[in-house]
Amino acid sequence: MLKITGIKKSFGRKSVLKNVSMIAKPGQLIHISGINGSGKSTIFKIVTGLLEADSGKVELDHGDVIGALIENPSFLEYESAMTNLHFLANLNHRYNEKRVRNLLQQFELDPDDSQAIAKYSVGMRQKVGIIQAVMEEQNIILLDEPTRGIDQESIGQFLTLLNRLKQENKTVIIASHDQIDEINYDQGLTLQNGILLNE
Ligand SMILES: Nc1ncnc2c1ncn2[C@@H]1O[C@H](COP(=O)(O)OP(=O)(O)OP(=O)(O)O)[C@@H](O)[C@H]1O
Repeated sequence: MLKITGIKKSFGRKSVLKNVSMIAKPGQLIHISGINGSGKSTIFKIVTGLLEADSGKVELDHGDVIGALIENPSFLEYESAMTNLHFLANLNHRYNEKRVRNLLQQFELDPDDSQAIAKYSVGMRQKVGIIQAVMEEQNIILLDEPTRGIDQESIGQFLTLLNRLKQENKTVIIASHDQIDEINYDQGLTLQNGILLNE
């Protein structure tokens, strides 16, 4: 379980997060909406430890593993998708080739495509970014604008993945400024003036 309590974060004199609290339980699919610049990515960066909050607490259960797609995912540009995913999962000694191949195929990407990732389209890169956030059986998954650049057909593939993650009792938090109509969220939150409100 992820529990965020009273997070505050300012950049210089600009107070972005004023008092952010939320609880995300296993199996929950949560949406955080908010206009550009409201601080959605900042919340994810604090949860993953990329940024430090000025005050407040982020608590996880023992054994929780976070997966995240934040902003534009970066890759080893001259390597293939499969090599990139192998490299990333190996950092945690969690590489499972079968799972990675299945995920690529699920998004209609060819695991045996030796093409450098630099040649991938925005949508194809985004899919590889989603895959790296879930391929190590992470149980708390943070996805920042996951459908950016993804076509309608691939959104269907993404929805299938979300359903599977729910069945596996994983927690998924999606931040986006627009609503994806097909997604059935358990909880909708809006980030407004530095505070998370129930929608
Ligand atoms: N490292 C930083 N230094 C200074 N200001 C920052 C930094 N990171 C974020 N900000 C500012 O904090 C505010 C919130 O940014 P953030 O990226 O969290 O918003 P967002 O809700 O994710 O926006 P978007 O929907 O455009 O992705 C913005 O005004 C941004 O300029």
